[in-house]
Amino acid sequence: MSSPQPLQGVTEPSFARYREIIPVLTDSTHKGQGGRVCVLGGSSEYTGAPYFSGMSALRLGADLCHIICAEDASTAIKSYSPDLIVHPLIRTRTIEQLELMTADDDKSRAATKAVVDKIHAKAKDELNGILERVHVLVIGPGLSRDATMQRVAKYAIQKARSLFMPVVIDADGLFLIQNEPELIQGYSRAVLTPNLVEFARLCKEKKINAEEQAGEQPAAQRLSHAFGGVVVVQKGRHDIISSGTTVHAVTNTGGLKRSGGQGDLLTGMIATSLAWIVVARRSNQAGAGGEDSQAKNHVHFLAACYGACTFTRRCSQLAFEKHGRAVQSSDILAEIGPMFAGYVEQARPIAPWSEAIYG
Ligand SMILES: NC(=O)C1=CN([C@@H]2O[C@H](COP(=O)(O)OP(=O)(O)OC[C@H]3O[C@@H](n4cnc5c(N)ncnc54)[C@H](O)[C@@H]3O)[C@@H](O)[C@H]2O)[C@@H](O)CC1
Ligand SMILES: Nc1ncnc2c1ncn2[C@@H]1O[C@H](COP(=O)(O)OP(=O)(O)OP(=O)(O)O)[C@@H](O)[C@H]1O
Ligand SMILES: [Mg+2]
Repeated sequence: MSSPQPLQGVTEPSFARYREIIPVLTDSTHKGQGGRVCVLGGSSEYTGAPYFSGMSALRLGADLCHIICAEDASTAIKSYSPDLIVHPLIRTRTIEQLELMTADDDKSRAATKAVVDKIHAKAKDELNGILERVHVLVIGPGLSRDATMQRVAKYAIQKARSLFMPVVIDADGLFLIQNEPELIQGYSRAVLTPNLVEFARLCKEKKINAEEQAGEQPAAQRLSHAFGGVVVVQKGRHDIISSGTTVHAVTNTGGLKRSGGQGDLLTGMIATSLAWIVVARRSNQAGAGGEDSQAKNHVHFLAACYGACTFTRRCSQLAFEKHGRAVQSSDILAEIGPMFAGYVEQARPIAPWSEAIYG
């Protein structure tokens, strides 16, 4: 393999920071202290993506995971796992059928619009109730570009922002951001996790050259700047994480099979890691010393993304060693528990933590 393109200004992350956010399990912890996560996604086409996201959140250590999805995706997602709490509150099919049945006159259209607005109002109420109970929101796995799904996703981002909740945005959630960047502009608790194609689209929207140029800041850093300091996790051969001021690279070896769903697994692990920060902050025990500064919050946010990227790649490597070409994302999911337990118990970094320096 050829050596990576040198990047300017990439610093070595402190893995000790990730250790600070891992909650200690005791016999007095109660349900929820391990994190409550919500994933908004899952449409008639894509039911696997929200499952992978939600289950990786649970496997890393979250106590509860709510999935908010299209009505016709919910039975499939529920059948994959009884551990997920699935809310079929996005009525895409009902709305589609109503619109198809509407006669082509103003009165009928107005009547249908009134019913559709009622459906949306009810969904909003239910969504508010769920978001007020969780620590982190993931938007996008299997969301699709359906207008109703995108509309609900937009509302959820606005609601999460009003609650100062961390939001992880991936896949079709990034399509929404590409079209309406102001939704997250300047929101430092937003984490964007684009793959190669999604990254290029976001850069295009912000008029950034996605290619790395000698002497320039890494593209992920420029994109983060352009969004006013959101966290960008640019996935690829190496994952590049930036919040505008800092840049980290995750370089540990992954599996060689690029089966669909690995990005979804990453979103769940970022979500749980961020949920731990929220739980710790709320109980005023954040990391070493319980210091509640914005700077420390920021460092922990980056550490959360760094740890989750490293875990995803490590689990992918472990599953690939067992299954080779046949490996699927469900095999990678199964590695999270053993990987994390081994890592915590042995209290040693997964090699090569410190290999994160470019140039
Ligand atoms: N089992 C499932 O239900 C899965 C559903 N998924 C969902 O599928 C929807 C569409 O996601 P996509 O990622 O396909 O959409 P994209 O629009 O990101 O990708 C479009 C095209 O780009 C290609 N591409 C992606 N990454 C690339 C790379 N690194 N290098 C070169 N080409 C690359 C893909 O093969 C695809 O043909 C999303 O809602 C997503 O969440 C995926 O997450 C995969 C798993
Ligand atoms: N060339 C590569 N070498 C090693 N790891 C990679 C490579 N490309 C991606 N990954 C890893 O795979 C994971 C998912 O990244 P990927 O680019 O496949 O996301 P995605 O396309 O959004 O996935 P999904 O199929 O879930 O939508 C990340 O953790 C990333 O580090
Ligand atoms: Mg993806």
